[in-house]
Amino acid sequence: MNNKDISRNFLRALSDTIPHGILAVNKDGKIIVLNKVFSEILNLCEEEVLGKDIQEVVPRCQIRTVMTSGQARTRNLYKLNGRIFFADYFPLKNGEEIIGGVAVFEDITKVKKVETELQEVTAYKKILEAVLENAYEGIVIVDRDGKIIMFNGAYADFLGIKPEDAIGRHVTEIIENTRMHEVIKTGIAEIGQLQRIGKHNAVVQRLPIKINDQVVAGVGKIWFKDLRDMENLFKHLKSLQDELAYYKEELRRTQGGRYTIENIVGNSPHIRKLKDLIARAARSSSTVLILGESGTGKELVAHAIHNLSNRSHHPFVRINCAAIPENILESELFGYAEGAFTGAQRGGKIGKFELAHRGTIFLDEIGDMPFSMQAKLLRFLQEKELERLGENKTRHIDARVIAATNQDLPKKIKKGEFREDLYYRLQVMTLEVPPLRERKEDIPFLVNYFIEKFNREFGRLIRKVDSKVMETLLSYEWPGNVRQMENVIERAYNLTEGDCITLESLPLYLAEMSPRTPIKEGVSLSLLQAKDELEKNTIETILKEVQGNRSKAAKLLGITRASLYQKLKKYGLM
Ligand SMILES: Nc1ncnc2c1ncn2[C@@H]1O[C@H](COP(=O)(O)OP(=O)(O)OP(=O)(O)O)[C@@H](O)[C@H]1O
Repeated sequence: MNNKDISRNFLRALSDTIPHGILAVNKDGKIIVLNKVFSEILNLCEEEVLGKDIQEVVPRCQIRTVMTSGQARTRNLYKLNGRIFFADYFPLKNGEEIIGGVAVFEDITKVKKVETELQEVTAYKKILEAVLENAYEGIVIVDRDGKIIMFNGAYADFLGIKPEDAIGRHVTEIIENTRMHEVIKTGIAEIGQLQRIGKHNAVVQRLPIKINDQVVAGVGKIWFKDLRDMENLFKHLKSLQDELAYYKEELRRTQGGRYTIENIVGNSPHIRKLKDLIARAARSSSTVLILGESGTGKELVAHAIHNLSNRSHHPFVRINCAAIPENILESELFGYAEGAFTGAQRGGKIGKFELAHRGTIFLDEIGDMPFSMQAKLLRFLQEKELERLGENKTRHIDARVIAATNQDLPKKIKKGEFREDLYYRLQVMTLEVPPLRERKEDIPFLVNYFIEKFNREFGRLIRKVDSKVMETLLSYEWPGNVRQMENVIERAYNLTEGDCITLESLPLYLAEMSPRTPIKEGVSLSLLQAKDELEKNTIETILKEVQGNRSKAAKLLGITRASLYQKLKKYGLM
């Protein structure tokens, strides 16, 4: 090996120890030396590259430029095969003569990646800070040592400090009664907690932030600066819910059918008397007060009076004084003028009394009418006049008032909850709807009526109820009256597979009540049979009562003489 070869090998061995890519060219730009790192950068072996033109092997390389200018160029960015390099170019000189050039490539791909990530993180941090700053709630972020790393303006305002005074301090030094430092230790979130801060009972949330199951930070947030704010919000929500429930119920009612006197089922002396009073009430326009336990059929009676009266072609408007939220009751009843209050609809709103003009207004659950409204109602009853809220104009309204309650009004008067003058004004005519337990003879008729109704509604055909079922229904006391019974029948109806309702389909509280004396052990009584049996008994009782006077009996039974004759014939009572 000659001296020249020795020095070339030495040079190559030396350049291989350097972690950067090194490549040299002669004055013609042909590659004469490259180290291992450069071959690896080019992904070519030494033999494939040596003697080749530099531009061919490393395009966009600036060696030729520095060889022409004689000036080195460093820190140029060079991208190759998805990697990024700092490229330094130097001219090689022998005295003043340029005899070649050198390129040194340093791989900075990883550094670049870190730099890009850093830029992204900085951008995210700025976004996060902007979000925190614009948040309405007070927010604090602490690191795993409990030191505050972020603190927004809302929190700072609440505490009366500057955000920069809080940053870097331990959270316990800045926020009274905080537990953020505990949450970081326990890793357990604390949601909706009360925290005394100054004069306020704040409602707060404390969350640990975890990465790979390790707590790295904690976020504290003030939900409500004071418990009262939360209570007010809940109150507002509750009143909105009440309003919604009220309108839903109203919608259901307006879509419901119109009841007439024919829809009042039953033939007991009580019901006959009631129907008689309904007919009388329908002839006048006097105020009517309907009394009776819940579910006895008071609303049905109010409908019947209206539909039998000469107002039947005008509206029947129902208002449930107990269900309607107190804050909208007055405007619902009397209406309001445009701009009467914030949120009032344009053009104002017509009230229920006006809606019922020439028709009937039914004030259900009158016992629950707020005391403040009772005076206004009294004035309407006396003068039949009203003014919309926020308006001076007096309007004359011809609406007949029917009120109903299941409450003991005299007792409420004594307690100072109901106006005595209103009570007397209401009970021009009083109708009492008896509870079901006092007219059990109506039960088979009602059972039959409801089953037929469900047959029509559900398109099925149930014909009978087991005799034990009927007996159970007859012996129960029905605290919820007809509504409760209707619900029981509907439930049983839906549970029944065949055409006969049996004891198993009754609710447990009824089914477990063992009938004292079964009508006929184990025998099913068809609905028609049950009805016939009862009809026959009723006719016999009435005939006895009127000593056989068939005209009187027909009148009492509420049927024509002709139909009484038909029935007498049918039951062999002629
Ligand atoms: N004699 C009846 N004949 C047929 N259905 C009846 C009879 N009485 C009540 N109902 C039915 O029972 C249910 C309850 O009646 P209604 O709503 O009129 O009672 P209410 O006394 O006004 O109740 P509340 O006091 O709870 O307002 C309704 O479905 C009604 O159709």
